[in-house]
Amino acid sequence: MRQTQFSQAGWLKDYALPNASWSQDMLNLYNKFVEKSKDGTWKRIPSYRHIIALTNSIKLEAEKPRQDTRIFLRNLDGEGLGFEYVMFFNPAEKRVVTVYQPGPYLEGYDGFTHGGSTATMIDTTCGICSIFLAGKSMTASLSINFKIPILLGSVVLVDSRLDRMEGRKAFLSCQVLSCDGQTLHAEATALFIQVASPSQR
Ligand SMILES: CCCCCCCCCCCCCCCC(=O)SCCNC(=O)CCNC(=O)[C@H](O)C(C)(C)COP(=O)(O)OP(=O)(O)OC[C@H]1O[C@@H](n2cnc3c(N)ncnc32)[C@H](O)[C@@H]1OP(=O)(O)O
Repeated sequence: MRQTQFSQAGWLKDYALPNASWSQDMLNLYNKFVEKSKDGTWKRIPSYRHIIALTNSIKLEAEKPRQDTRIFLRNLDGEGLGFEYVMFFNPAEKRVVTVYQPGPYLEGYDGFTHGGSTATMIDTTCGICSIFLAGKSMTASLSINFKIPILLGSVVLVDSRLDRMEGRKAFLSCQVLSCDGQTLHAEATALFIQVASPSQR
């Protein structure tokens, strides 16, 4: 498949960039981490509809995604309806943070974000942290304490860090904080296990 077709199929659209649905809080927090990235300590992680291992050139055949699947967090058409997010990676601090604005299609109780969508964002933020620092790994356990509900449309920072490795076991912790850092919405611990490849389970 030629790169242009690959691109035309929408597979190369980077969704981790500002769009019209982002609130001012979302833009402010995004710009804060873009600023922090200027000296290289943080790096924005691009986000596509499929898992595309981008090297210097795009490995079309090996990484050609199946057209009938999408990564869960990029499964909705329409900006701002579901998971609006962007991740930043800090290798030195062994941290991945996600700036996250839950959309109206993630509702639990009236006007509040469904806890399962918060769990998804915690799982994926810790997952990316584990993948980037410990290689291919899968969630073995995830424990979450939900402290304060998250209003739909509000902006939170999902802040994960790799605390320690024990053999193949990666132990991570994660906090979900309001964009001003004053409110702790949830906190979690996760265990990820290195795997050869999820498909070879
Ligand atoms: C540039 C690059 C871009 C890349 C761009 C990628 C984008 C990608 C987007 C997606 C980002 C991913 C984020 C989603 C991550 C998921 O959601 S993964 C899906 C959910 N998880 C699963 O389906 C996993 C299902 N479970 C399993 O497959 C297997 O149980 C596991 C986890 C692989 C472990 O099995 P195993 O390999 O046989 O290992 P096992 O011997 O059982 O256990 C190893 C050790 O861990 C311990 N252990 C295992 N399970 C547990 C447990 N639950 N509790 C405590 N200890 C445990 C064992 O006791 C053992 O300890 P030791 O005896 O060594 O001390």
